[in-house]
Amino acid sequence: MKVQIIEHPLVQHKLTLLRDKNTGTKEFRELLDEIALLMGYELTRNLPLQDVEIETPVAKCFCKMLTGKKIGFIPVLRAGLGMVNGLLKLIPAAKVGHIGLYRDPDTLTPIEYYCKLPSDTAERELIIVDPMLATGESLVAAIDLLKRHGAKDIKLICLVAAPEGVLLINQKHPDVKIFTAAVDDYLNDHGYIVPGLGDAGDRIFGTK
Ligand SMILES: O=P(O)(O)OC[C@H]1O[C@H](OP(=O)(O)OP(=O)(O)O)[C@H](O)[C@@H]1O
Ligand SMILES: O=c1cc[nH]c(=O)[nH]1
Ligand SMILES: [Mg+2]
Repeated sequence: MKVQIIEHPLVQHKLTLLRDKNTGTKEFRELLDEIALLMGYELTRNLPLQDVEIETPVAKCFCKMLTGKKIGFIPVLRAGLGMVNGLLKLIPAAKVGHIGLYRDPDTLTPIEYYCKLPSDTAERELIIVDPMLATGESLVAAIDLLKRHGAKDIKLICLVAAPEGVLLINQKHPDVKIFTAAVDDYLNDHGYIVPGLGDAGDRIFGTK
């Protein structure tokens, strides 16, 4: 399985609080926002830097600055929205595209209902944002869609993944690197991750 698990203690601690069924909507949202920022720190570890000359109050010197590589965050609605603000705190100038998908509860097939992407998908590093990678069908559909729009550089950030989902992404899109805070045990008969955290969208928004 090709996947990077973000083991940072703060991430793991907050994930445990998110998993707890007694964590209510307000706290769930706040924690998800914080964890997204912390995970974004790892996600952006390899952003390219350039040397620029500046002048401090003491002397001229060459220092490091980001090259300004174009980034786009692509939350998968609804649940992906819960991680976007945390990531934007790190890269405030990133563009944000949206892909609307929901899983049919009986067939678990992803149904697309919305798509709005940056016009220059081919030139951007695109980061698909969705806390849950279960069967993997929704995120395969999201990657297929981005590639149909010309995307060449895609990463995936989620919070909890099932082994089945990681394998499917690795199989169908081996070029897409997955960052997650955990790979859980298995999927139950309803396609929920076990132990997981339940339905992320429902827990973020307090609706079913
Ligand atoms: O890997 P999969 O089996 O495809 O499942 C994962 C998808 O399920 C959830 O969305 P959901 O369909 O619940 O929509 P929502 O975010 O609107 O609740 C989740 O946010 C993923 O998008
Ligand atoms: O466990 C799961 C699986 C899919 N979507 C969720 O929100 N949770
Ligand atoms: Mg849901």
